[in-house]
Amino acid sequence: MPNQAPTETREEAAPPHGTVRPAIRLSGLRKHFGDVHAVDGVDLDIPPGEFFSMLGPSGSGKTTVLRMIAGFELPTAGTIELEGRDVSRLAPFERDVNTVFQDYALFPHMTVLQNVEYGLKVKRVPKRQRRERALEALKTVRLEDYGSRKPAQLSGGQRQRVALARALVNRPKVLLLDEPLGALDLKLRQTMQLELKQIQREVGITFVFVTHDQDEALTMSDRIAVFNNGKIEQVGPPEEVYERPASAFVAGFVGTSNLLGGRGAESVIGRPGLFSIRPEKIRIDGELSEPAAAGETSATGTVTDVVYAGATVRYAVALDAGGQLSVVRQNLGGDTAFADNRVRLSWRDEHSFPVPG
Ligand SMILES: Nc1ncnc2c1ncn2[C@@H]1O[C@H](COP(=O)(O)OP(=O)(O)OP(=O)(O)O)[C@@H](O)[C@H]1O
Repeated sequence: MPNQAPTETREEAAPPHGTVRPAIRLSGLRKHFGDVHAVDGVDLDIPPGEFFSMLGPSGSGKTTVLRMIAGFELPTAGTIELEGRDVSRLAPFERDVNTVFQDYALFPHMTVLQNVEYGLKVKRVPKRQRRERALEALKTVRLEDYGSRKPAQLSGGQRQRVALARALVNRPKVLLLDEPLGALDLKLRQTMQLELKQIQREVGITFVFVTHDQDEALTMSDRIAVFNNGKIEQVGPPEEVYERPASAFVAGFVGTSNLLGGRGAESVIGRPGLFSIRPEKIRIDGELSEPAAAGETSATGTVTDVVYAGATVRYAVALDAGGQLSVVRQNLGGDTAFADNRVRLSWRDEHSFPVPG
């Protein structure tokens, strides 16, 4: 078998958004398992070099989409294109993608270096070349001094980085990551989030990252697709998805949001409908403080619960007009209580915006 020429991925990085052939194009993608419509009509373009996250609750279909891109599942309908080539029916090894799973699946009897080299060995890349590439991949994940260790002698985060090196060594066009940080504790997870993002920038490979953790998606991604019931509810950069959720589901799933409807909305906002307001956008003062200034909305109410969380304090407030709002205030010191629990809440008009139910 001829040696595979190394695929250069950096050359094609970053032509302006929208003018390039997408790295991945999903069109009318569906996957049904009997009666379960796991993926129910997904259309998506992911440009090259993007860090793209698929975010959603358990069972929303994101892993199934990833597995179809990888070739582990065949679509019931629709197509998958990688750089303009229809790969929908191709076997996994015929696609220029690699997958990193949550369970790292390293070979325990091999050293770190051998683990990273393994894929190249299978492809019959000559020894010197594969050693060079494996060392380079280990350097990328900052493990160049760990090549002679066995997986059991590494921490969880280090094992995860070996798994990443093992995928990067193949220089795929697209790297698929299925909850790769899921097994790590919170601190390590947060460190790895930043590292992974930095590595992605360095190598310029398109990353498609599956997670159910909204903080993780917000921290790492260039764009996020929010999944619900096999469909995408919204696609956009983190700021857009957070600041302008397209539906009540997105507002509730990405961050915490208040939804104000019914009598409360009509009376406070002056319009019927369902409105989303982020808890950190609301100011809380004593009831007798100045009413809202121009361009602000304001409502009075009674504090029903106070949760002290160290850096922040969270208040639950029952509005006099009906409805309940959660408010998060930075803990700047001082008293967290209000006289008779009576308060005035204020926020800028644009921070309460209508969402479809
Ligand atoms: N092989 C299968 N056979 C039958 N049903 C399946 C199969 N794989 C997935 N499903 C179902 O398809 C739906 C979507 O599953 P999927 O794993 O894609 O969701 P997910 O969003 O990735 O969830 P999680 O975060 O829990 O992994 C679920 O209802 C699941 O039970």
